[in-house]
Amino acid sequence: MSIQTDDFGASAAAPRRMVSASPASPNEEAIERALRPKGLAEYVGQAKAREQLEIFIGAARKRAEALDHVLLFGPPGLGKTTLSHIIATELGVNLRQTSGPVLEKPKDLAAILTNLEKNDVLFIDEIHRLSPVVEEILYPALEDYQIDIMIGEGPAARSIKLDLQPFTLVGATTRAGMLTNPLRDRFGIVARLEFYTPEELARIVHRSAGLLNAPIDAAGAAEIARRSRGTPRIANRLLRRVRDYADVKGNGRIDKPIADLALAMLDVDPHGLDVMDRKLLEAVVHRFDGGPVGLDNVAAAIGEESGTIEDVIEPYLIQQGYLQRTPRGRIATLAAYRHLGLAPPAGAGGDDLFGGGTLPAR
Ligand SMILES: Nc1ncnc2c1ncn2[C@@H]1O[C@H](COP(=O)(O)OP(=O)(O)OP(=O)(O)O)[C@@H](O)[C@H]1O
Ligand SMILES: [Mg+2]
Repeated sequence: MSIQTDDFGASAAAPRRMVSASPASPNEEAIERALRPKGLAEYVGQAKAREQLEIFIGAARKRAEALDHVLLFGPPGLGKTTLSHIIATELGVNLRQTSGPVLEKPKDLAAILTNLEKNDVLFIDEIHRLSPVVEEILYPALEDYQIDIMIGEGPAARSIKLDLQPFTLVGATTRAGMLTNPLRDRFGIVARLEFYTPEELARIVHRSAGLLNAPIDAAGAAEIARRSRGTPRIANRLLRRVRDYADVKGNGRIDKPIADLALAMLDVDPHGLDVMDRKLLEAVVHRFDGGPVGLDNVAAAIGEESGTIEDVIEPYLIQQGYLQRTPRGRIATLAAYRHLGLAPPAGAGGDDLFGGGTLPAR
């Protein structure tokens, strides 16, 4: 199996938060690669996605066919790239990796597609950022393993059909809502990745600590897990920072007291919320009377891009019940007031709102 990687500049603009879910640096990306589980059995959590994939991968292998196209979506750092590599490994095929913004022209994609071998996996990260002309090329490729390419220019130009080897597209996105319908419809397998439970994250922390040769006890791992915003990337990052702290301030061993001290120093609160999370909740509560408030107003108030708020900050706050997304805007819940140590005003976004439809609203 070989892995080819195209230029991957897109995640570089990520904000530098301790619990930011995006890789902070090329160095961190290298460490992430080292910590990445290699097979489905090692991939912790995501029971639903894993079970589906196990069955479909098994069937494709048995018939020596290409796996159906797979769409992976969910917030950053939950394991989409990891899973795409695992899919190729489990299928026993090559992985070719690229991303939406890197594919500028139809010929960029055509060059990749015509080089795929039978049943290979093509991983397109940030697939919601494909340009429309490139997406056009992809449709017949996905459907009939064919592409139409233009030869020549002007009046002499003509289009020819090229046959491709059967292949599997694995697309990843943090924003499934931004995919065009025709593209979304071409994925036979759609897996939504969920935030991890503290128990699952503790298993990931233990495994990573083992790979990093960092001694850790159960309570230390549990503490890091609890404060990782449900996200393996953050768990691994906090683990490395806590290890540094343990090496310098302690005897190298990571236990709960050391983890507590290190995480407090890093400004990660006991619920795993960081400065940006608290800033957002505080803005909704103090500047907009608890909401409802539109995304753009929140963005302006905290000086953050609305896309980052929607993809990175909000999903966890919503999942944890601090924030509600309603058709009229964002609302701070009772839990948010409690978290900020405030008494909720009468009639504030209460518990009756939980479980209500969370419609995307801008
Ligand atoms: N299920 C898992 N089990 C163990 N470790 C995991 C799991 N999922 C992710 N990780 C770890 O978290 C890190 C980040 O995962 P990954 O890069 O796959 O996230 P992603 O969803 O592709 O993020 P992005 O949206 O930023 O591209 C990986 O390096 C890996 O070590
Ligand atoms: Mg990724």
